[in-house]
Amino acid sequence: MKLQIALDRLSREKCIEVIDTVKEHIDIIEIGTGVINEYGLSLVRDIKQLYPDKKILADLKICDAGESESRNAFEYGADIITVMSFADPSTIEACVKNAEKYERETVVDLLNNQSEETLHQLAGINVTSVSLHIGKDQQKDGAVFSPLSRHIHNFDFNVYVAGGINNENIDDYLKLKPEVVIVGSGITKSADPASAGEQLKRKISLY
Ligand SMILES: O=C(CO)[C@H](O)[C@H](O)COP(=O)(O)O
Repeated sequence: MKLQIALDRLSREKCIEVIDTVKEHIDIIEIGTGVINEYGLSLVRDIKQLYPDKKILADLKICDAGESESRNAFEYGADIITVMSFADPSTIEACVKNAEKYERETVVDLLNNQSEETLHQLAGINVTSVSLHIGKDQQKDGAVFSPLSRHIHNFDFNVYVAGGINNENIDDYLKLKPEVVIVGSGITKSADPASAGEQLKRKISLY
């Protein structure tokens, strides 16, 4: 099981400061959607160069033009990209094919998706990884778990979990036995990010 830090709503300098603080505890660095919107994919390239031993996930949340969007991200050095499950299957398939071609990974983000049928469709187009993601806006309404959590282990996906995870609630998510636990604010907004990262990693490594 791996720990992924999500860098959202941070300046370029703050992203690097946070990574330096927690790098010994994390496996994957996620460059958040808003951060990429602000700084572009060149930040993905720069962070990969600074931390070559870490996997870099570019959280592009692709929903169209899958071939060019995913190719571009992989060319900039992303190890992992995200595509939305509501996208046309051809968009998702193009991202999956590029991941195979570049020997990287495409994660399908299941944000706001409650359809078990989608999981069957994703399995049918060779999707390897999915993310049970509760978005920021859904968290405000008290949402905690994706309704798809209960079906996910009927499939052979690498499972990522994300959305409001922190040291207080991580045990509930660990019961899902995900491959990757994504934590953003639970580290970046913590009074002591290094200690938060260390505690999260310790809990994860017990699984
Ligand atoms: O993809 C995201 C928002 O769209 C976040 O990266 C993800 O939800 C993790 O952040 P947090 O732990 O702060 O919820």
